[in-house]
Amino acid sequence: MDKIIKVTVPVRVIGLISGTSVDGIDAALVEITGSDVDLKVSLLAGETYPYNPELRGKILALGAGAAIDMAELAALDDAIAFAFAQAAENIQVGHQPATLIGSHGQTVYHRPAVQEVQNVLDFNSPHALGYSLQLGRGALIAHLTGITTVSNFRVGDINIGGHGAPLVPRVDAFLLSDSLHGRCVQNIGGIGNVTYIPPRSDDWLRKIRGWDTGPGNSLLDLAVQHLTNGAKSYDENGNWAANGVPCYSLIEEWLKQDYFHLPPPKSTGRELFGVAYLHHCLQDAAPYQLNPADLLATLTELTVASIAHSYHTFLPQMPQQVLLCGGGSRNLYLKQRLQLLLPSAPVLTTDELGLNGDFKEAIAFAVLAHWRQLGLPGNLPAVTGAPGEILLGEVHLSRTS
Ligand SMILES: Nc1ncnc2c1ncn2[C@@H]1O[C@H](COP(=O)(O)OP(=O)(O)OP(=O)(O)O)[C@@H](O)[C@H]1O
Ligand SMILES: CC(=O)N[C@H]1[C@@H]2OC[C@@H](O2)[C@@H](O)[C@@H]1O[C@H](C)C(=O)O
Repeated sequence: MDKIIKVTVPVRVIGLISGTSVDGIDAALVEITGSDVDLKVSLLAGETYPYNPELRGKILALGAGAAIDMAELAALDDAIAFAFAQAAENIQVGHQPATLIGSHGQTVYHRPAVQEVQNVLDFNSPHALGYSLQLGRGALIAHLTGITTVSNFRVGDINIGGHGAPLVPRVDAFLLSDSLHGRCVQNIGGIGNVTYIPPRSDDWLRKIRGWDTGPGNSLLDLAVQHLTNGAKSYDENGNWAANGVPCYSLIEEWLKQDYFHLPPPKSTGRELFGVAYLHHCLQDAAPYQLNPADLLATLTELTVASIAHSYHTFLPQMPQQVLLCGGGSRNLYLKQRLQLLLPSAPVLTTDELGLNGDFKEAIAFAVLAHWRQLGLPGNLPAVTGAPGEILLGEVHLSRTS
């Protein structure tokens, strides 16, 4: 890093995100000191505020391709911003107020960048620039809370040719690097994504890698909903899958999917690993007559096998530790299976190193907002595929600023 900015006065920032599982808004109230190599974050409060079922239903339907008109889109954007603003208000109760909000919003559509640059405008050919849409506009959050809000973090990186995802790796690097151990920080949300952090040395920042590994819990959650007719939304602790046996012929077949062989930089979403994908999996599985537990064990194995395969294929060297975070880190069966596939690296959680894995993404967007205000970049070009570092986020001043 050429640019070192010393921040000695602690700043109080709120980070907000709802991820691809669309389960609710993760809010983190943090106190930040330092900027990058001296960055320190303490979590004062963390809470998940579930969406009301009607709003969640609309978001999931939109993500799955439902048609809505522009007025409905605008109303949905504002309803999400309203829920995010309420989360920001609630998380501050009993604490000194925050001076800044970093809000990721709710991803409803993500189209990864295509590597070959097309200079000709042709609506039938692949688009060079990616496209990523997060709802919950920052302007309304700033207006409702009276707090300056940074939002729309992905677009800056996308505009210069990057994927705009994943963005957490740069924050992971400054919060979880180690002088001795090479680490993989593996998020298992709806989608899985990894940050590889080599041992800290002179040019460690340039050696960091990261990408979306593929499905995290998305297919598992959809399968549980399918198998229980909607009565359950996920396999708690992986207990159901733990009673099954993975079908390796299916795993082998499914791992042939192009995404798993695409070299990084790469990003994905529920557009690929969503309802239609699960239906293909169910069709493929039909001849094997798997019982529900076997099906869940097989889908769990797809998640862990795709993670392990991507480490073996794309990392410059295998990590000495794997640090899990996100809801999937609570799936004990999944964790056990991943450990079996990565025998040389203990599979731990970020919590075991003092960083709350449930709120790490929310914390990251608080840090990214802080960097935006300091004029520091938020992306890592080797991770997003952008040609350079860039400031991330649009700043919305509050009515009182
Ligand atoms: N106790 C548990 N046992 C098993 N799985 C769990 C448990 N708790 C949470 N999960 C899984 O974690 C998911 C939510 O994870 P998380 O909140 O990290 O996802 P997200 O942030 O929405 O996704 P992404 O990181 O892709 O944006 C749930 O849908 C469920 O599948
Ligand atoms: C477009 C989008 O919302 N992507 C998410 C998603 O959820 C996990 C993975 O896919 C990651 O790429 C990203 O989120 C985290 C917060 C990130 O940008 O690092």
